[in-house]
Amino acid sequence: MSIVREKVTIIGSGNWGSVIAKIIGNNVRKYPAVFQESVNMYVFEELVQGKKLTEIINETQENVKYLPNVKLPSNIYAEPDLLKSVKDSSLLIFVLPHQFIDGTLKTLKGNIKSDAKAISLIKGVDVRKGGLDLISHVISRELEVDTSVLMGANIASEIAKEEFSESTLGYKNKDNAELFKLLLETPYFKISTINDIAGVELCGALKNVVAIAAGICDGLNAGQNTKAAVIRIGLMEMKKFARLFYDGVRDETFFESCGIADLIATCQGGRNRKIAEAHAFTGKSFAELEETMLNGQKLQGTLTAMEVHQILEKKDLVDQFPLFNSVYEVVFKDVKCSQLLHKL
Ligand SMILES: NC(=O)C1=CN([C@@H]2O[C@H](COP(=O)(O)OP(=O)(O)OC[C@H]3O[C@@H](n4cnc5c(N)ncnc54)[C@H](O)[C@@H]3O)[C@@H](O)[C@H]2O)C=CC1
Ligand SMILES: O=C(CO)COP(=O)(O)O
Repeated sequence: MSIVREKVTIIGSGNWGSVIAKIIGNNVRKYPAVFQESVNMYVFEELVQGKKLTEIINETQENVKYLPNVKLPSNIYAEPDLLKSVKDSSLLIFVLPHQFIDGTLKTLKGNIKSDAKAISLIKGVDVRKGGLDLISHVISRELEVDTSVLMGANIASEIAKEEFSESTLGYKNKDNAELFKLLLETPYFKISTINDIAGVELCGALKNVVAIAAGICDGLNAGQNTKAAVIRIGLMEMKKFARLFYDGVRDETFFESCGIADLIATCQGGRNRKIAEAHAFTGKSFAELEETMLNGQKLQGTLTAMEVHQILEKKDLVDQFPLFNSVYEVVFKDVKCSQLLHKL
């Protein structure tokens, strides 16, 4: 009797995607009875100093653009063709900026294994149909797969150095959650599981909006009390928003790594915070700062602020979320940063 082992594909290869590739490459070797050794990583092809990024990764085992100076295990294979990357794969790890999920799913639809399972590490929401949707639900619907989520206080550069951190895996199917936990957990990257996909995923998406407010505080040289107040108000808006749109979001989810811990980490050390601080200092647009300061990495908080605003406006609820609304106005309506605190 042949034993079928899981074949893994990582869809995405940015800063976090590359760190996850390092973890997965090592873990599949730890559990050879469960996982196939060779792991594909879909890479959105681009030229780096005149050479294809996939060729550089496959020759040097390093993603020189998005995770320089970190070696990826030799069983990670960078593949520029999305369909080839998922061929025969039974475990799909989605780790792209959320603005690219739509095109990715259009290509994958009807082209994955019928028994595949997915997990989304993407921090964002979907509003294309006019209402609020979770990225994990969009993946499940489009590809007809069970989709778990993994969110947490997980600044990629720190986990690349194997500094201790935690993460939260939200699931509907317990067996699939256990399989993904086996694939993703390490002694320095501890995963807890909770049956609350909406709570976990909305924490991951919404904390990026709060991080922009925190960065504005830093750029305004506001004190620690002020920043703490902004984070607290942000947490309350995250909870209210999640509860408004999804029944069954659990209180304890906000005390997991995906909740309060990610909020603290991102408000201290994330890219959304950094760009918002630079905006408050310089007055340059978020789009310009993202382009000039992040070397191809993408912000999720600006787009999420717009998407959240769209949804709240539709429901006539903007006034009930002063922090989310103020962030939207600073990013997209040229409202001065100093106004943010006056509106809370
Ligand atoms: N970086 C971090 O510390 C963490 C990131 N995340 C989340 O993981 C997700 C992915 O973020 P990162 O890996 O950090 O990416 P990143 O922001 O570092 O890199 C951007 C990625 O987008 C790709 N890309 C550019 N244009 C594209 C297109 N048209 N189609 C497909 N891909 C395209 C680039 O090749 C690159 O891989 C995001 O939702 C983010 O919020 C979650 C936890 C930690
Ligand atoms: O999600 C993150 C850490 O958990 C990273 O946040 P940024 O995208 O703001 O860097």
